[in-house]
Amino acid sequence: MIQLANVTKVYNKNMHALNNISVTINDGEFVYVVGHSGAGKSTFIRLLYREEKSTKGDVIVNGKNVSKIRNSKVPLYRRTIGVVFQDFKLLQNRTAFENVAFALEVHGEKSSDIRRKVRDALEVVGLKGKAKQLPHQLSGGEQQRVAIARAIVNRPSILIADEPTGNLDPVTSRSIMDVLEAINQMGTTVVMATHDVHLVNEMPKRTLTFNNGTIYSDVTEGGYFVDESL
Ligand SMILES: Nc1ncnc2c1ncn2[C@@H]1O[C@H](COP(=O)(O)OP(=O)(O)OP(=O)(O)O)[C@@H](O)[C@H]1O
Repeated sequence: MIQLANVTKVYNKNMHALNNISVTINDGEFVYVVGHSGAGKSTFIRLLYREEKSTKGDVIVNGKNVSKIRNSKVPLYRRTIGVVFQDFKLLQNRTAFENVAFALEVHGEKSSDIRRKVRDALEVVGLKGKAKQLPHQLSGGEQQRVAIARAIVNRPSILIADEPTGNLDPVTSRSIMDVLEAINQMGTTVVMATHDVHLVNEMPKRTLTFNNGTIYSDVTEGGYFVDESL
């Protein structure tokens, strides 16, 4: 479960990126985070995986007060949540398999366990036959699938995605949504920041609309309505 209680994030002393927001996301939910550029979406996401710390208020993820995790313990915390970015962030000189295996190798897992876990993750994202390809030999959508496989290989309870379809065409974006939906169906909580009105309306889910550092609306049935007054 994710719980934010009266969370404020101030950058550089006076830039209030988030202003006293409170929200709970339950296990197994799929939640979109939408809003205009600068509304605070990425800041919200960065607080969840402890890229940033809140200035005020508590960010509780799976019972842990994330702001209070010591820097040395952050890598251990991040193993419990997967993160996917717009620009994939793959290692260019490593194959799809090696990109997914990398985190497990760093943690010193047994190579037979690594092989099994990586194969399983690549299968979930539909890339079983592409394990030996380098990133430049893969399409953008396939590269994002590798990044998703890397994010889920440790079987995290939460998958966080910041604009995962931002660099992809509409058809490819839709196929990435199908992968995220399948991962959510397996029980993983998915939190996805996006600008894509069409995707959100095509696949309606709970939608948090951020505006000016606050949560302007929280619609359980989903739907992204562009409010001209914002
Ligand atoms: N590292 C930072 N230092 C200073 N200000 C920042 C920093 N990161 C974000 N901000 C500011 O905080 C506000 C919220 O930014 P944030 O990136 O969370 O918005 P966003 O909704 O994700 O926008 P976008 O859709 O353009 O990515 C913006 O005004 C931004 O300029």
